[in-house]
Amino acid sequence: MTDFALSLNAVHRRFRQGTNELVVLKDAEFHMVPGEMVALVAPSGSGKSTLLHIAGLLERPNEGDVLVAGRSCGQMEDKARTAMRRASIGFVYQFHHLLPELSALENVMMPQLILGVGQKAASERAMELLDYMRIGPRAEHRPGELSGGEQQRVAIARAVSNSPQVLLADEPTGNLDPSTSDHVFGSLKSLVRQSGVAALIATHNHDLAAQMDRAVTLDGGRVVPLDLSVDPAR
Ligand SMILES: Nc1ncnc2c1ncn2[C@@H]1O[C@H](COP(=O)(O)OP(=O)(O)OP(=O)(O)O)[C@@H](O)[C@H]1O
Repeated sequence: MTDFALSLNAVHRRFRQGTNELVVLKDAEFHMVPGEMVALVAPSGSGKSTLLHIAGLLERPNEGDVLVAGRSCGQMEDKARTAMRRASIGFVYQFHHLLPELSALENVMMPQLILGVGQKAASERAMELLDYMRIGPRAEHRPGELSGGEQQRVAIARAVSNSPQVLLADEPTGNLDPSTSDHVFGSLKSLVRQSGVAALIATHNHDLAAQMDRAVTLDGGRVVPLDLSVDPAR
């Protein structure tokens, strides 16, 4: 049997909107193997954030299960789910969400310190990642002193600092100009390859999506393959 980094099994997610019930995910099945990079390309309102929140153990499905590194998380109680999320999942958002009063290095150390890693080991790991993302020389700078591309590099380094099995990103380069976006995406891609994390990346950028291993979309609440070469929006 394949060891999946992430599995969504028959996931349903419904929201109550007034007297109506909105079904956002319906029998959604999705699996990723370690080291895989998958683009999530879907129209606004189709459920991308909902899918990322459920995959990231931030929200529970109404039905179905989410397995991270083979461990069933659907029925986990909140404390165990939070611990699982901190240890096994990394998040990158469109806006970096770095802590403004901390340096780049301290921001990247933070998830490790929360997990109980010692200062020295956390600092060495953070520095290694900042070097890998080619911003080592900016390690002591605060986010406000960094460019948009540099801030996203720090956010990516922070997301993988705990060596998660799953990396979830929502428009990680959506706030950057095209050239910076290409450079940051290139670094993200090599980091995914080098670390073996499974990365699910929501993007509206078809050129970036085409550089990933495969693309999926949401159709009537299901996760289905997307063939970018025949996508009419291209
Ligand atoms: N907590 C909630 N309560 C009620 N409805 C919700 C809730 N969260 C999301 N929805 C609805 O579910 C649908 C999917 O939302 P979601 O945010 O997942 O879409 P999306 O594809 O990420 O959109 P966008 O690209 O615009 O962020 C939307 O119609 C939204 O209004």
